[in-house]
Amino acid sequence: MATENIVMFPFMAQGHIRPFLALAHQIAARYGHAVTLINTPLNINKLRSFLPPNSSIRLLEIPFCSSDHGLPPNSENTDALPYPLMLRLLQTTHSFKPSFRGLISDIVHEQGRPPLCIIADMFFPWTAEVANEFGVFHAIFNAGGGYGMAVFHSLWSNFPRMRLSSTAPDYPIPGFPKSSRVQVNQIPYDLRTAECFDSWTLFIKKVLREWLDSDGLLLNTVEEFDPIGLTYFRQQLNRPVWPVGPILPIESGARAAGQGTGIEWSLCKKWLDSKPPNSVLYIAFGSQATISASQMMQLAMALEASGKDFIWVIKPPSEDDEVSKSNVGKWLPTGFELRVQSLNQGLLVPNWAPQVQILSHKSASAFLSHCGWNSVLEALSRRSVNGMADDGRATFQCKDVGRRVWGLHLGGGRECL
Ligand SMILES: O=c1ccn([C@@H]2O[C@H](COP(=O)(O)OP(=O)(O)O[C@H]3O[C@H](CO)[C@@H](O)[C@H](O)[C@H]3O)[C@@H](O)[C@H]2O)c(=O)[nH]1
Repeated sequence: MATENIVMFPFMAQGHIRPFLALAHQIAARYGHAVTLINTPLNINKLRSFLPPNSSIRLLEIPFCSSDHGLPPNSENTDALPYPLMLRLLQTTHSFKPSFRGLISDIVHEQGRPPLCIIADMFFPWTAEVANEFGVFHAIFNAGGGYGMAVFHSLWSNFPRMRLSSTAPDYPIPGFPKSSRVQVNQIPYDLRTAECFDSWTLFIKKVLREWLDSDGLLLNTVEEFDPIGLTYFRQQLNRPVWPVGPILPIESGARAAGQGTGIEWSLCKKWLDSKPPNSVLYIAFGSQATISASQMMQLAMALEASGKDFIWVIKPPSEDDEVSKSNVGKWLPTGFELRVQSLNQGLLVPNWAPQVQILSHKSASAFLSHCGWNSVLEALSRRSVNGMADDGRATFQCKDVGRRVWGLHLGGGRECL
């Protein structure tokens, strides 16, 4: 039987492309299907330089020129954009529809039949219309976990019916079991500050409504781990919901999406090797989120006062839009970098660290994270590989970085939302 083709289309962000690529590898390796991964030219170029020449994953460019949409030149990935421009990037993706239709049509002509399935990003439910035109099964792959995504879906879908008062400390979560409540300070900043007709609200509500056009939902989670979120989606969407996780980054995952690393792994490893087992705190807030300059200052002071060893991935603070710079000294207490270096207490890594390798090292002890789901899964899987998951110490702190607070508080072994 001829090989079936599966088309995948992630949003242009590391936190989306990386799990899509990992899922593509699993599909190709387990089921022998051919996978075509679509993205914009710069992202495809980066992926091409990473994938081996004999890779079973075919890369296909969808035309895109960021400056045509009022974005800075060459801004094809959220890692090249200040956060306030993310919505504009998201909005421009709707203009992909004719080109996407053209690409699917080319595939049909080339192969003499339609692809078996189109797996699209949570932000691209409009691809379902194209899939429908070609009679192709369509699924959304959300790289998040069930519970967190269900909270996100419920709160945005029920807003503004669910008005937030400034006095109530918490609210029931619509569609969840009665005992599930969300505290006001756990509600994402974008939602807490949203007006009924602001652009974010309109965009997110439209996207979530369009999820109903898809034939199914894939989540990067496992049934036993995530029953509440999975049940929520099965009830709300009334279509198949598959927990396909854990989808973990493929080897050399730190560079899987072509992200340049701020430090060579060999240097990082040498530094970690010099530390006792279970002693180093790793701090990173994923591929998009940043904290404010004042939070950076306070974190730096606390780290210094604690005397604990740490690796900190430093990105420009949220109010600084100079994303290309990695001027770490600018947002930290005077002399901080020099002091922690001379005491060998800390390793400051600009922009991007080899996270999976760091989490796998025996000296890594704790992870201060924004609880992006990839980070949660990577930490969980690496800790259990090392046999250190039961040591009783906090692996995560759920940290409100002003943007996303859904996630799990794994230190206490219970969910924080
Ligand atoms: O210095 C760094 C920083 C990140 N990473 C990797 O980048 C990914 C980051 O993913 P994640 O931890 O999930 O954070 P985000 O990049 O913020 O991911 C987005 O996508 C996730 C999955 O949909 C959501 O859970 C998050 O909330 C959303 O912000 C992980 O694979 C990390 O290993 C590195 O390798 N080095």
